[in-house]
Formats: sequence, structure tokens, C-alpha cells
Amino acid sequence: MERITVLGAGSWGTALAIVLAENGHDTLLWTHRQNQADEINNQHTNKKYLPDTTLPANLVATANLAEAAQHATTIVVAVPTKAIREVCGNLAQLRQEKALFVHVSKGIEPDTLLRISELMRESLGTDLIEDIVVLSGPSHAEEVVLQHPTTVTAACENIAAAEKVQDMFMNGYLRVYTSEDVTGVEIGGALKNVIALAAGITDGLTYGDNAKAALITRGLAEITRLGVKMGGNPFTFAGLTGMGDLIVTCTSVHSRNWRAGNMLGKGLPLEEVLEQMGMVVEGIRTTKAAHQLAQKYDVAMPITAALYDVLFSDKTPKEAVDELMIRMKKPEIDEFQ
Ligand SMILES: NC(=O)C1=CN([C@@H]2O[C@H](COP(=O)(O)OP(=O)(O)OC[C@H]3O[C@@H](n4cnc5c(N)ncnc54)[C@H](O)[C@@H]3O)[C@@H](O)[C@H]2O)C=CC1
Ligand SMILES: O=C(CO)COP(=O)(O)O
Repeated sequence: MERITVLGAGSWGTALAIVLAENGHDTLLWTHRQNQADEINNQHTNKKYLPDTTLPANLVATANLAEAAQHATTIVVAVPTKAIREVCGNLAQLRQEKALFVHVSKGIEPDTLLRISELMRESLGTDLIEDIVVLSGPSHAEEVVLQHPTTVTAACENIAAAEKVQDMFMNGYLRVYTSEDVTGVEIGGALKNVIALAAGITDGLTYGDNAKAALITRGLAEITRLGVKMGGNPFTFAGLTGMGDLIVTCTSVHSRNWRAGNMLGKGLPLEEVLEQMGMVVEGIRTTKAAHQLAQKYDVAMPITAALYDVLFSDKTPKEAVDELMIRMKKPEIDEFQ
């Protein structure tokens, strides 16, 4: 049994805390909202994020970050990308000993263009980090809490740390693989949200299944092109954290990114979409970061560029799709050029 803190009680942090508590670990779930901690401890629910789920009685919540920081030898970071710098920075003030960190967030910080593990190293400082393991893959919280069969990958350059995380999370409904390709896993997990927004948009435009299959396939091509140039293993992008997560996020009604894209495709302005969602839509900020990464690494990412124009330059979704269709002719396989 491990002592584990989960930081962030949104849908994914809560679902993973349930898994860990059910696996017998001494699990503490931290939220920055006292009323949410009270609800979890007293009613064993987290209705805003997982309305139909009863949490196990042995899952305890706190709104005290100092208590959360000191509770554990393993710390799971499950806040949205935009909160990681602040939460890890605060945590670093409250803990002296090293911990094993696991992160489950899917994004890239715009402007710095740091991947999540890089951002964590910068904000936690090296003295606190035993290892950082990224846990990623096709895994909607809404299905994990129903104990529906789900597969994910734990990645770390130190494979022993990835195996430790595999053991912590794995059970009869959550199968965990390992990988040493942190870059590939983090880039696939972040960028699939960009393509899922685009898939939601074409569904909102009622363009149907041909268009969606094209987006998934060509989206994977541009994710792979960038990820390989950044040092990722090409095979990672064909695996759970690449193709697998792309499929689930582009096709599931649970996907926040697909749902947001769908509303955009139906003509709702971005501000209204975000207000209606009430949950993090990582793909919006990641589109900005991915667009910057494409320029930095000099990689063609036409779907990302088109989405960037829709989100940030007032291009209509229909115009963006029309322009993608009449781009310069080219061969399908371009060997990551
Ligand atoms: N929801 C899912 O099924 C999955 C989500 N993820 C990833 O996990 C991460 C978290 O996503 P969700 O749980 O879906 O988000 P969510 O929107 O359901 O919840 C986010 C939580 O973070 C908290 N938060 C926001 N800003 C904060 C701050 N500055 N300080 C402290 N807490 C803050 C919110 O109060 C909320 O409790 C994202 O990067 C997402 O891409 C990954 C796999 C599955
Ligand atoms: O990453 C996810 C599933 O693997 C969750 O995606 P959404 O944020 O689009 O719901």
C-alpha cells in the first residue's frame, strides 16, 4: 500500500483517486475548494464533475495543500495545464523530501512551449523530484468510474518508475502498459485535443464520417511529424497515447474537446462555448502552443493552422475546411517531412 496524494478534484483527478483508493492505497484528494472537499468527505460525491458516482468511503479529500504535500510519497498531478505552474510552485514551498510524481494532464504551455514534465521540473525544482511519470491514453473519466475496460500507458525514462506506477494503478478494469518515450506520450496526449476540436467542428458542420476519418488520419500524420522532430518514437504515435487517444477523443460524446468543437461548428462563439462547458477544454490553449511549435520546428501542421485561424483570427469553420481541401497537391506519405 502506498501513500498517495492526488492534486485536482476535477473529473479525471477524482476518477483516478477512486481507482487508487479501490486498489487499497491510502489516497488523499486535494481540491482548492473547501466546499468540494466537504462534499467528498461528507456525502461521498463530487456532483459537479461526476454527477452519478458514489466515491469510496476510504477516499478522503482536503483543501489544505500543506496536508496534501506532506501526506504522500507519490503525488499525482491532475489539474489543467494552465494551473500546473501555480500548483507545483506552491507545493514546492510546502515539502522538503523527494516524491515520485505522476502527471495526467494533456497540454503544452504556450510561449514557453514546455511539455508538462518539463514544466513540472521547472516549477517544482529538481530537489523534490524522484522521477516524473506521465500516465496517458484513451481514458474518459466517465467510463473509468463505471469500471469499463480501459487501457493507458505509464511513461518514464526510468522504466522502474513507470513499472511502479503501473503496479499502483493497474486492476481488473484499468490495464496499464509502460513506455520510456516521455516526449512521444506527452506530445500525442496534448495534440490529440487539437484534432478533436477540429473533428467536433466538422461534426457541427454535419460533414459526416468521411471528413472525420480524414481528420483523424491526417491529424495523426501532423502530430507524428512534429512529435518525431521533437524526439518522440514514431511507433508511440500509433499506440494508445497517440492513435488510441485520438480515436476516443474525436468520437466520444464524453470528450470535452469534441463537444466544444461541435458547438463551434454549429456557429457558437468561443466565449459562449467555454461558458457552457464549465470544464477544461485543453485543446484551445494547446492549439496556440502547437501552432508555435510547428513554426519553431518548421513542421507543416495544416489542420492545427486552420484551427488556430478559427479560434484566434475570426476565420469561419467552413472557410477553414474549404481552404484545407484545396491546399497544394501532395503525396500522402511524406516520411515525416
Ligand atoms: N476528464 C478526463 O476524462 C480526462 C482528463 N485528462 C486531463 O486531466 C487534466 C484535468 O482534466 P479534468 O479533470 O477533466 O478537468 P476538470 O475541468 O474536470 O477539473 C479541473 C479541476 O482543476 C481545478 N483547478 C483549476 N484551476 C486550478 C488552480 N489554479 N488550482 C487548483 N485547482 C485548479 C478545478 O477546480 C477542477 O477541480 C487535463 O489536462 C485533461 O486533459 C486526461 C485524461 C482523461
Ligand atoms: O484525454 C481524454 C481522454 O483520454 C479526455 O479528453 P477530453 O478532455 O476531450 O474529454
